[in-house]
Amino acid sequence: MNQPSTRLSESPMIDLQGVAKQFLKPSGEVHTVLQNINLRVEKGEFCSIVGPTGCGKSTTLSLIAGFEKPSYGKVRIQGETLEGINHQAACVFQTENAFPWKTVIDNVSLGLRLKGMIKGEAYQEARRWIEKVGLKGFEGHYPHQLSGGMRKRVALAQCLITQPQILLMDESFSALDVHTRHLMENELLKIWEETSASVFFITHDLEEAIALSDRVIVMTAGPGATIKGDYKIDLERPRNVAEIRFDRQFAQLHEQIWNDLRDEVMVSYASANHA
Ligand SMILES: Nc1ncnc2c1ncn2[C@@H]1O[C@H](COP(=O)(O)OP(=O)(O)OP(=O)(O)O)[C@@H](O)[C@H]1O
Repeated sequence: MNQPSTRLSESPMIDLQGVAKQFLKPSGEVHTVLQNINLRVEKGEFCSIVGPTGCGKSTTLSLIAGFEKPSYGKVRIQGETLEGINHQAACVFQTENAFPWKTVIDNVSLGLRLKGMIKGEAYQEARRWIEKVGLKGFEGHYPHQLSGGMRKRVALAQCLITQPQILLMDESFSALDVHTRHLMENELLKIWEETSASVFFITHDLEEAIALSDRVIVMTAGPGATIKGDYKIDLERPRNVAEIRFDRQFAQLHEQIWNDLRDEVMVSYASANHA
């Protein structure tokens, strides 16, 4: 395994220690999805995770979010064992986050309203975030009146307005066309650089993972998936995600990580075809 020289603090933002996750099949048989996952994500670190389809990336995210409990091991958030939902985290999924019957400003301000903030103040803060994600002028629009990229911007503003310490993103941009995707990736980096949030980003796209991240984690094929490689991405920041792909160091990193990932994709493909 490649061991990056990440800065180690006393209490990382996310710390998975010897984590395994098992589900019971309808037959009563135990299905081990994840085993022996040891993963630290530091405060302010952008960490992506790649691996063959079905290996357990979303399950790992669910464990960090507190949607699922580990069968073995511990999930610690800033040194505290996670019990229940992780209130430090916000999630952006591939599917829509916004309520279709609410306007942009009502969707974006919702998190603050649920925390008890009065409407006027929540709206003021929402306007600031709507502008930050490039949607000024669209406050009164409904989600169906926006493009897919604009709805992603709403989703980001909805999450970031609550100033989460952890941003969990599951293939958040995969449904977008390539140009909108690059725009959104650059926006995300710009906003992330202004915050100290740790990002845990799931993607199938290794180029996207390298372009965005400080670290790329490669998972093995399941069942019983674990971490195979942990790569430090020390490309300069700020980055332009569309242009950094032409960097020589980018190509070297891509080759190195792909060598690791390809074998797992082949294992997963072979087992799917023999199932
Ligand atoms: N609640 C659940 N009950 C039973 N099995 C589950 C549950 N959640 C996930 N699994 C199983 O865990 C395995 C990993 O699924 P998961 O969605 O985490 O993988 P993934 O790597 O995110 O997949 P993909 O790349 O296709 O999105 C799959 O075999 C899935 O069927």
